[in-house]
Order: sequence, then C-alpha cells, then structure tokens
Amino acid sequence: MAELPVLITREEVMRLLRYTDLIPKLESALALFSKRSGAELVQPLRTIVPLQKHNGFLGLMPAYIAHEDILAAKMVSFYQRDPDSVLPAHQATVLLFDPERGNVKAVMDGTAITEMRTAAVSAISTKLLKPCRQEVLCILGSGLQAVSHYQVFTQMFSFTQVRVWSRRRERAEQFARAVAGPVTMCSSVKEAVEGADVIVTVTMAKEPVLQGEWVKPGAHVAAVGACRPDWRELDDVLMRDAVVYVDSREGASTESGDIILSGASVFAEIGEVINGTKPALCEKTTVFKSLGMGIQDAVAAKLVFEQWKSQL
Ligand SMILES: NC(=O)C1=CN([C@@H]2O[C@H](COP(=O)(O)OP(=O)(O)OC[C@H]3O[C@@H](n4cnc5c(N)ncnc54)[C@H](O)[C@@H]3O)[C@@H](O)[C@H]2O)C=CC1
Ligand SMILES: O=C([O-])C1=[NH+]CCC1
Repeated sequence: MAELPVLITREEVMRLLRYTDLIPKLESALALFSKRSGAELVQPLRTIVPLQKHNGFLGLMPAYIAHEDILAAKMVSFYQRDPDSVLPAHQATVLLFDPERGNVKAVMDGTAITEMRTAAVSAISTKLLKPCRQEVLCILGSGLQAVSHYQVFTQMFSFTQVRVWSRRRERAEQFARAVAGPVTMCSSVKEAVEGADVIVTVTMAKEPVLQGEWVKPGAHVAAVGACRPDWRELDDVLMRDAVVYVDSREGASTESGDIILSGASVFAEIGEVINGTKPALCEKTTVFKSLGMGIQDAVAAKLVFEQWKSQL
C-alpha cells in the first residue's frame, strides 16, 4: 500500500517556495515546452468546465515532465464575483504524483503556487524583453496577483516608482498596506500608465482596461488577466501595435480574448526566446500574454515538496 499523501497548506507553500529557486525551474520548463519534444513534456490544453449558474469555471491542468519525473495536476476554480464579495476569485489545489507508482504523494494549496508562479513568469518575460528603461512599474488591479507581482518585480528589478490603479480606492489602499513598500496610488488607468516602462495587468475585467494610446512606445506589458476567449484587458490598438509573446501558442489561440478578438498574431513563445530560436525585440512595445500552464504548477509543486521533505 502506498503511503497516504501529505497535506501542505497555503502558509507552508508560502514559506517553502522561493522565487530564487522557482525562476530557473520555470525558465527550463518554458524552454523545454517550446521545443515540443513529445514524450519529454506532456501538457494537454487546459480543460475548462463552465459553471454558468454560478458565474464561474473549473480548470483542470495536468502536466508531466519526464527528465525531472514530475507528474502533477492542478484544479483551479475561478469566478466573476460581485465587487463587494469577500470571497477569493481563484482557489486551487495541486496533486503531486509518484509517476512510477501512480499514487498521490502530496496534496497542496495551489492558490499560493498560482500567485507565485504567475508573477514569476511575468518577471521572466520582463527580464527577457527588457524595455530600455526600467524605472516605472505600473500595476493595474490590486488583488492577489497584484501583490505577488509587486513582490517579485521589486525583488528582481530596481524600479524607482511603483504605481497602482484599482477600480476602488480602498482596494488600492489595502494593496499598499499588504505590500509593505512604496506605492503611488493613481486615480485613473491613464494616469497610472503614462510614461510607465513596465505595465502589469492583473484584473478580472471582461472589457479592455488598458488602451494602446496611453502606453509609452518601447514599454513592456505583462498581461495576466482575461483568460477566456470573450474576455479582454487590452484594446485593439495595443494588440495591433505591440509585438506579442505568449506562454503557449495553443493556450493563447484557444483562451485569450485579447488575441482571438483583436486578430493579433503571436510573434513568439517566451520559451522560444529562452531557447534563442526567436529574438527578444526589446526596443519595440511588447506584450506578454500569459494564460498559465500546468508545467508551471508542476515545477513549483516539486520544489515545495522537496523543501517540505528536507525539513523532516
Ligand atoms: N495568467 C495566469 O497564469 C493567471 C491569470 N490569472 C488572472 O489574473 C487576474 C487577477 O487574479 P487575482 O489577483 O487572483 O484576482 P483578485 O480577485 O484577487 O483581483 C482581481 C482584481 O481585478 C479587479 N477587477 C475586477 N473586475 C474588474 C473590472 N471589470 N475592471 C477593472 N478591474 C477589475 C479587482 O478590483 C481586483 O483588483 C484574473 O484575471 C485571473 O484570472 C490568475 C491566475 C493565473
Ligand atoms: O493558470 C491558471 O491557474 C489560471 N489561469 C487563468 C485562471 C487560472
């Protein structure tokens, strides 16, 4: 009989997972993914179960990476909540398997993993597509992803100003308290974005919040929200004028409203830039459209489990 799986809580995941360990693992996984090396890495397109009655979705995200022998599956639910709701938009669990025997080794909180690995991938896109100046960071949205993006971006880069915009001022204030670092609160998207070198969009919007005419030429946009084919965060002007990078071409062409509805073409996957098979056009305005991948959760879950075992 296999041993019972261990249960790893959100607090433990946050204590055990470090960006310095996570970022190189994510870079290797993204690079391997873009080689499309068959049995080496298996990641089917995310299965989405719509919960129309509850205005939500359940996403199933399995992945296998052969050379690291990581088999994992994340289940993530996400909801369009009423603005006054105190419930989280996303909740996730990751199962980490023993690929040889097939049993589950660990059941762990996937919400913290999602927050950290998504922010880390946005930071990787910024490191690769580095805009000429990296002085002003702008974050649109003030939820959990906004916090994790603030944390990793201020760890990895030396911005002189971080601006935040949120639909509600009190949410921006909550965000400023949560990050324990300097933040400039802006009262409009335009004010937040103008002159910014890097813009992170982490909203639950279904219509564009960011307009291309406000974006400084040469800026980099890490676009994290709008993960449904009929949802938007970015307008057609930005999608048309920018060079568009994605995490996965298949994911982007199936799930990204910003890409599908604007008709924008995808220039490269971020893994292709890591592999050197596609260039980083740093002098251009760039958009990295992130949808999220099972392999990102898988490498993060393995790191968490290894750290957890090492403290026994
Ligand atoms: N690309 C990826 O791998 C992942 C993407 N996401 C996406 O990131 C985004 C943020 O997620 P969380 O921070 O976890 O959510 P959250 O619920 O904690 O924060 C959402 C933020 O969006 C704002 N917002 C909601 N509706 C809006 C609207 N119509 N216009 C402008 N702002 C609006 C809220 O005020 C809040 O600041 C979501 O779109 C989510 O689906 C989340 C996980 C992974
Ligand atoms: O990768 C992920 O976990 C998600 N992407 C969009 C919603 C959740």
